[in-house]
Amino acid sequence: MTRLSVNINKIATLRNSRGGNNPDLIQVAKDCERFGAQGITVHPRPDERHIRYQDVFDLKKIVTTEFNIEGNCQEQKFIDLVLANKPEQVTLVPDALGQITSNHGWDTIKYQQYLKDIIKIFKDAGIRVSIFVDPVVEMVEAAVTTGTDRIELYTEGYASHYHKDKEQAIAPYTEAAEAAQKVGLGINAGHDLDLHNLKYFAQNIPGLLEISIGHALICDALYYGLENTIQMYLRQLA
Ligand SMILES: CC(=O)[C@@H](O)[C@H](O)COP(=O)(O)O
Ligand SMILES: NCC(=O)COP(=O)(O)O
Repeated sequence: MTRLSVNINKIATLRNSRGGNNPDLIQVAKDCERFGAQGITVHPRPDERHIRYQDVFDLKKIVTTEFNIEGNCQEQKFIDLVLANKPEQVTLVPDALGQITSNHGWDTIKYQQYLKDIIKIFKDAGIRVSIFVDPVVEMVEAAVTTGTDRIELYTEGYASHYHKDKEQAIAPYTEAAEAAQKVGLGINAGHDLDLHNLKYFAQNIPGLLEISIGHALICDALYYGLENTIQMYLRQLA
């Protein structure tokens, strides 16, 4: 069954907005796992707009499922943070500094040698590596020689077209997943998945190991409550 990793970036956004510790990020992470989350994902960005570097150290002490740290490995501070905390997984995302959110995957052909070198650092430390890629067969195929364990399919393109034409929206993702399976890459996915589009996505992606969801899930929790929301997302994957 596909694992649900809850991204708690937006809990940190709310916490930081008033400068205190409410909501308590650590308690929310513990509760997410108690409510059924099969992983906790965070994306510390250089401006620490939500997840702070110290949060990662604090979360490492309490996460009992799978800890997934996402971020831009072109920042030495990010590399040092990951090596110091040794999460189950690191997901490498090619964000530029000023981006409002992640909006593209790696060019695994252009950055082939760079990715090979950086991935080796994390794998030598015993950390599973996933790299963020667009649903493009050539990018998936070139990912395998970087040494990565998995790819994470960037699903904004699927989510933004789902309501218009779901068959058309899913097609490149199914093709990319089949290509990944052929070359022995594990498949994760994430970005803008929600209660409307998740089930169809999971049904059409062979070998999907993990999805990480944050923004929509936290927004849904404002209406349905966090425990109920996590259960609703898990039911989409059953
Ligand atoms: C890599 C990805 O698509 C998301 O996990 C990203 O981490 C979301 O970041 P924000 O929560 O800062 O939008
Ligand atoms: N890797 C995707 C993730 O962790 C959460 O993305 P989103 O659900 O906040 O868009």
